[in-house]
Amino acid sequence: MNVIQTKNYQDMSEKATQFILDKIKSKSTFKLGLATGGTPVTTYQNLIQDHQKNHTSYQHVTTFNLDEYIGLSNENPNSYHFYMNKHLFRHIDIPANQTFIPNGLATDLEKECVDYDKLIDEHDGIDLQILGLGHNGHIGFNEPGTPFDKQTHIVTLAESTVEANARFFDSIDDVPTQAITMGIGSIMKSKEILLLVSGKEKHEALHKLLHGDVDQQFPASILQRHKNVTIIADEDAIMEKDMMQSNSAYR
Ligand SMILES: O=P(O)(O)OC[C@H]1O[C@](O)(CO)[C@@H](O)[C@@H]1O
Repeated sequence: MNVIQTKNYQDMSEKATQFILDKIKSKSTFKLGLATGGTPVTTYQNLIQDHQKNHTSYQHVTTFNLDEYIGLSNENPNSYHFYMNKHLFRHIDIPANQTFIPNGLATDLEKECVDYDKLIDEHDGIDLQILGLGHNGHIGFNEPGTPFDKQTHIVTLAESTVEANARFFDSIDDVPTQAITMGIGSIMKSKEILLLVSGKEKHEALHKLLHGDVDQQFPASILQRHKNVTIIADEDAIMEKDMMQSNSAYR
């Protein structure tokens, strides 16, 4: 894993923006996997600014989001459909029919999961998957204990995840308890992965990911087995001892 350390969240977001732009510009068609949550918000803002200033086009880009809550409509401000429109899609020139997010309101949710994986396969897979890191090591909404070979599936969120995400809702009781998420098996099929990590509250999780065993109880640990992972993390997220122990490139 290539680890890039940055001074702070802003710097992490700038490095991530440049990383994503370089990749997008390197191919005539590009499949980008997107994450939600707090971590990538400034990266998305930077992409918008770049689009406005440098006119970087997204006409050749197709996106696949990692996950969506079950039971929230696209117009609900806490749905990931709403999040993506607000934070990225409506500000860039990506065609609406090239942005895909699991439908948490599908009448047949099991079929929705199967169809989502099929759709990704039909597009010949994801070129670059952006990920955030949950406190308990979740990636997407794959909670501890999720089998590593799982494809897109329905999950019941861990209490700690509901608590962590309650900050986006009026009350913790409003946080849905279920979601559709790309599985770890689906995520691992991505040709390249970019993991963004920021903040002291993530440093234990990042330390475990960098130095712990590959263990289903810590979903992100599977990234150790992927051939092409870059982690961009700020100083708060990387412990001093991680910097000493790791052979990775710190910039
Ligand atoms: O970026 P945050 O808000 O810390 O969240 C980390 C991860 O947790 C999730 O929000 C799911 O709980 C993911 O979407 C995200 O990648």
